[in-house]
Amino acid sequence: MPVSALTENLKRDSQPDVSNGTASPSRDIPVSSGQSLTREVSRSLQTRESFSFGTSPDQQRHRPSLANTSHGSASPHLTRTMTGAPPKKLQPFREQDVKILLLENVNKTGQDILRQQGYQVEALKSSLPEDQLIEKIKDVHVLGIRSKTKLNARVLSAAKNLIVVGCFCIGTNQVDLKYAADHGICVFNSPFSNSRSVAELVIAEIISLARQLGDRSNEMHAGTWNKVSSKCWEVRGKTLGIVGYGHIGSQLSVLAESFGMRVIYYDVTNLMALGTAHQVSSLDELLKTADFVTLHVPEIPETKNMISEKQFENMKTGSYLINASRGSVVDIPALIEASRSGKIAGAALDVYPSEPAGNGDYFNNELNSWCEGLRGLKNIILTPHIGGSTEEAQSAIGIEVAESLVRYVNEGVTVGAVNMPEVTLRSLTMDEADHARVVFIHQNVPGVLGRVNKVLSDHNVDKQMSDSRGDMAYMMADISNVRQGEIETLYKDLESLKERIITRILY
Ligand SMILES: NC(=O)C1=CN([C@@H]2O[C@H](COP(=O)(O)OP(=O)(O)OC[C@H]3O[C@@H](n4cnc5c(N)ncnc54)[C@H](O)[C@@H]3O)[C@@H](O)[C@H]2O)C=CC1
Ligand SMILES: O=C(O)CCC(=O)C(=O)O
Repeated sequence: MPVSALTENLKRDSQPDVSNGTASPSRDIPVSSGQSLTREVSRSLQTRESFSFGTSPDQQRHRPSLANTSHGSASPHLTRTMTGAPPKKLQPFREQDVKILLLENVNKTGQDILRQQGYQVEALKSSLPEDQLIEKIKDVHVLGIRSKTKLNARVLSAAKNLIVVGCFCIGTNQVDLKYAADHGICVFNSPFSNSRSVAELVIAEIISLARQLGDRSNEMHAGTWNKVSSKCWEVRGKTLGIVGYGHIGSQLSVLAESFGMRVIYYDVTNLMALGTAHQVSSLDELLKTADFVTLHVPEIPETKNMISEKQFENMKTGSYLINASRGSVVDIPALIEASRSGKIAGAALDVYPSEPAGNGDYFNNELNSWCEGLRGLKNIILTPHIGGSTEEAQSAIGIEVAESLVRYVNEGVTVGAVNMPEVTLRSLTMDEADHARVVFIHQNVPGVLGRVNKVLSDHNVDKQMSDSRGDMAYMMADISNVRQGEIETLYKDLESLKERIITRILY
């Protein structure tokens, strides 16, 4: 199998020949595997004790016990590896030592997968205020969150044992991804499991706004019969302007056309139009043309207050705005003004600059200074960030993210990570006794891999893969002829390298 990925620093380094453990500067390509690890392979029927050290660049981490353990998480999906031997289950700690904290009501599907591994799982229904969060995550190895939990540098720096974060959602703007990567904390998300749910919600909102359904329903709840047709419209033939034509925007495009809408979209990337939609070249062009404007961009500096006073001016009089992306994308005081002046005929908001950590009577001016102004507007649909909140989406997200976490914790595989290079190796198998998997997360500077391979040079490096992203790099190697007593020495030698961020040894 050809080498599948090599890092730039790998090329820069003078590499020892890692295939037989002897230094050979003339051979600069270590053996690597291009095999991709399937989910089935990662769920092994076999169990085996493993040894690893949680690490922190600046603090002593948990030191696992070497005692033999076994666990009962047998999977029905026994798969064979290339050699025909069953894959070996690698675990970084005794299962009962892996501490997982799940916040924000992560779906049971995800909780079950993690519990079946034998990990200690604590699941809370809501997010936590920053100080409580800092206290709570001091010793957790794995953290699961959704969109409300803010993992800034202050919070992450308190989590000395943390090796991985699972965002059980699409957006990862709530996490300081760079800080996490620089400190060896891998972050996963679920890139599209709730996209359809958001798109369907937006379709419902387009029709609801066009027919003023929210207001009529509120009036009926208050006992008022108000049968009107003035300024109520069919959506057929109207123009939908989609800002951000990614997973959600493109799903929406297909759904909207099936209602007879004309679809235009604006995206910073040149993207293939679905159906008869067409891409316009500027946001202003979209705003001037669309009857409904809907936002599906990520929260990044470029999208902050993307729709503000000037953009409302450019919108058609009597048009509608929908925001189910992130609260920071719309300047809400400008929206209130555009609604009061009649410039827009209605809006639907699912997301807000500040959102409460849990359910309750929080949508008031204490949360955001303009909440009560917003609540008093006509034809404004306000929902509590429920775009992705369907049984289907949450169940799929639970499975997808929990599986990524298990693969990372047990096997070091970063495929799907949002802040680290994607590194994988084919599984070790049960017929490979005395093997260990070394994961070395390190600063991306020249010479590191040479020093790492010197440490590994008493062993055969059966396969190795390394890749870098920004200031950090991720190296994974399977080495053989490792006696149990040697693992701690290997670990300490790797830990002593000054460029090291995190060392993990799995066996
Ligand atoms: N309300 C809710 O419950 C949910 C909200 N979301 C939010 O929706 C956002 C979009 O989700 P996806 O469609 O899955 O993301 P995506 O990454 O698939 O698509 C985003 C699109 O926006 C484009 N884009 C980026 N910057 C832009 C700019 N300045 N102007 C125009 N286009 C720009 C990108 O090129 C990309 O095509 C997420 O980032 C998340 O914040 C996602 C899921 C649920
Ligand atoms: O429902 C959630 O947890 C957040 C949904 C969301 O905004 C996302 O997936 O980015």
